[in-house]
Amino acid sequence: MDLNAVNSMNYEEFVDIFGNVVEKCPLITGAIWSKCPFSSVADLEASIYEFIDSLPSSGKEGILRCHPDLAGRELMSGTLTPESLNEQNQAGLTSLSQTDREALNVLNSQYKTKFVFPFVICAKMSDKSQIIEELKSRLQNNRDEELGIGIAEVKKICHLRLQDIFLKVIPTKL
Ligand SMILES: NC(=O)NC1=NC(=O)NC1=O
Repeated sequence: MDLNAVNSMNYEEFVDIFGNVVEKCPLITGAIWSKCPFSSVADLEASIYEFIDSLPSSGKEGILRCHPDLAGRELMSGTLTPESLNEQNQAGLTSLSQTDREALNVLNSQYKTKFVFPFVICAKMSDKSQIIEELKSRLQNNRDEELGIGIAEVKKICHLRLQDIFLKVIPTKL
């Protein structure tokens, strides 16, 4: 994927390709298409971050609420998006022991009860033991802190998903 190709996309093509760089939030992608042409991948990424940062707290909470739990019901029911499945798999969350999965579920429930949005972390930059430790310590934070941290993690996930798209080798027809 190169930038010239991106800058010549209509909004349908753009949303098709980039619609899930923020989990289940294609609205963001549809909105920032209007900023085309992008001078670089970093410029595209900055447009996404600007849009997210411009949202009121309710909008940011909404973004977090679109994220599946780690090792949660979507993983168990096979309904994770391909990107989330890849990320959760890389963090070792698809092969948890029953004990670890239950511990994570209890912590996730405690977190959601306290903050009324899910615990979000960039799973690819973590592993299952770090995630459990992070979840335990972030549970002690207040809501504003966690909203900020959660959105920062969403941006890390977005960054890695953009990298995957731009670095994806399109097999050339031999
Ligand atoms: N609740 C979450 O943090 N979910 C996720 N983090 C990722 O990196 N991928 C997810 O699905």
